[in-house]
Amino acid sequence: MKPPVIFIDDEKPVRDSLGQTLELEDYQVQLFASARQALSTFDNQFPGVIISDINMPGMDGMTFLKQALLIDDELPVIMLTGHGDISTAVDAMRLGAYDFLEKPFSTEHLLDVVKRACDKRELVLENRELKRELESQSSPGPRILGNNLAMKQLRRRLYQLKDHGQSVLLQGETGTGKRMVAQFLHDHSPYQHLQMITLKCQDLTEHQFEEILNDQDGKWHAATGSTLYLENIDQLPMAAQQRLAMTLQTQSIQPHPGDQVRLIASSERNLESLVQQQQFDTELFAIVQDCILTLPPLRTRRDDIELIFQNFIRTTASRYNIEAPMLSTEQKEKLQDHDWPGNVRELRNLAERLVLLGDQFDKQHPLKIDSPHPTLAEKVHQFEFTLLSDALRRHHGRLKDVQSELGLARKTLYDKMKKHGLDKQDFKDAL
Ligand SMILES: Nc1ncnc2c1ncn2[C@@H]1O[C@H](COP(=O)(O)OP(=O)(O)OP(=O)(O)O)[C@@H](O)[C@H]1O
Repeated sequence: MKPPVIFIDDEKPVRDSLGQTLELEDYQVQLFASARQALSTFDNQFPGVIISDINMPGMDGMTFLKQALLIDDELPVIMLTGHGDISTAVDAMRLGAYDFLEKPFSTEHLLDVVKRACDKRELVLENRELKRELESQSSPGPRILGNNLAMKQLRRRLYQLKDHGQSVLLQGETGTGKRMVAQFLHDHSPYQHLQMITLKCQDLTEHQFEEILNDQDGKWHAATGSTLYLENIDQLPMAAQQRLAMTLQTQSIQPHPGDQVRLIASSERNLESLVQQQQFDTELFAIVQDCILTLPPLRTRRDDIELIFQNFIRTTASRYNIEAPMLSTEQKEKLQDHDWPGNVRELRNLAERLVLLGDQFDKQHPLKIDSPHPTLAEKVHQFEFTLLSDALRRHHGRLKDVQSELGLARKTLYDKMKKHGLDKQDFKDAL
């Protein structure tokens, strides 16, 4: 299927015949009798071409051209001019029309102009995409990795949103990058020089939430003029949800464009369904539902797994000044076969372990996967493991040095190494 073509002409026979010609060539044709009607059907992402007659009742072609170019000044608009009406054609070109067709025109000429216009549009959109990608790669803060179409669309959407004060709801499973996206929006906002304030709703009782709202020196007030990230908003107790909705409606902290606070909320569960099950406050949902972004689980974008994994390997290796290990075919297959319930967080943890353990990784942890919701104890275990293996590697397995660096008694170090299945011999030749 070729790109869409919008054709505007008030005369039905002309519309039908030109529509047919283009359809026969496989274009997706949308026909309009009035320019005003057509105006509301495209935006600056429109991937096709617009053809408009000049003389029409209501909004004429020239006015339409001006309005269309306000939506996107690189839209290819082809104008149909009357026979010999060169001055109008010149005016249209001056205003920014892509080309003009003088009636009557041959089918061949029409198709040639439309094809060139489509090619140009494709190039324009491709260049914009590349520019956005480049900007996102060189911008501050963590990079949002992934070449999967859903991730590209997400980055595009974030670029559209970054300068607005509009509230955003991020929905997605654990570890899909909700917090990272919130930080990205903050780092690219007009309030990037301030700190993003986070309220972890899962940790708050109704009473604690009330205290935060009332504390003049607390987080709630510090968020004025910055971004307020409400993590796991679905886990806020119902009474606190209602209190939050009321406060947002009445206080100076308002999640609307132009106001001072940018409200970003996250939820692992679908808030709309929770509202239907009466497990989430309707008023609060109405406030945060301005813009909902869904972060896809990793298992639905398997083409990104290896790319993101290799990236984590490179960054971890350079952080610890270790040579990045090469992945075996078997390891790559295992990465693809796993379902990644902990999503990108799980992938990152695994990459870090692979870099720190080197060759031992497969023997000790044959792509053993973390639990999707690590408990505090599991996180501490992981952290301890990372510290120990890093120290062992740097000291080439010399326990005395590791002991003194980590301030551990000999027996404690032995016990901990045993618990983590670490052997000093494996670190002797470490780089
Ligand atoms: N697309 C991505 N590119 C690079 N890093 C990512 C991506 N998605 C997630 N991460 C990384 O994965 C880890 C988990 O991400 P994050 O904390 O943002 O997830 P989350 O959805 O907020 O998780 P939770 O709901 O459990 O709090 C972070 O280290 C983050 O930087």
